[in-house]
Amino acid sequence: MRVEVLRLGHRGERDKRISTHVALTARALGADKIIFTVEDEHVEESVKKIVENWGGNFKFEVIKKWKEYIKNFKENNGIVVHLTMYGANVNEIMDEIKKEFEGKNILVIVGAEKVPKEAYELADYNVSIGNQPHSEVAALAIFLDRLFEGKTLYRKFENAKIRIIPSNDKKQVIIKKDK
Ligand SMILES: C[S@@+](CC[C@H](N)C(=O)[O-])C[C@H]1O[C@@H](n2cnc3c(N)ncnc32)[C@H](O)[C@@H]1O
Repeated sequence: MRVEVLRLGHRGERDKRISTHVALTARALGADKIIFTVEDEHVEESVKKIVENWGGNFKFEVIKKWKEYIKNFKENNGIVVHLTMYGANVNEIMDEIKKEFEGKNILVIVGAEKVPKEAYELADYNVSIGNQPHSEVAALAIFLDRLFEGKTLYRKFENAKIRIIPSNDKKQVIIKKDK
């Protein structure tokens, strides 16, 4: 079972930081891959550096034909969830998505600017994290946390050079030196 996140759009300078945060949130909360529709070397570098130091096998891809990507994903045992404030409330629809998700892959779409109507139409589920406008990072985090029921917060990443030992009262970090 695989979870991928498709970031639709990216407005250069303005979105560098938030697009990086979308990718890091995806990785930290259980997704296997982030797909961008706009190239940005700075974002790619930042994400790759995190993976190099903090481990795991998180993939980064840039595509041009996002509609084809979605259609192809659906044809290959995948369901597609588009996060939008106009969608069905996550509280009401999550059980159904989880049932559908069993044995399948899931593609989660988040936008940057106005999302084209085809994204709404191609999605199997248009899901809102409440019906107020907020942020793609917040929406993605809540959705993934609900999907994995908090379990991915304990996830250990393979080949990590840096690991944190969780502590209430001190900062404990293990750093593996390069040989
Ligand atoms: C800052 S919003 C911009 C949305 C844009 N104004 C539009 O009309 O599509 C960027 C993204 O955050 C996500 N988002 C924001 N609020 C949300 C909510 N309440 N529920 C689900 N996703 C949300 C959506 O994926 C959206 O495309």
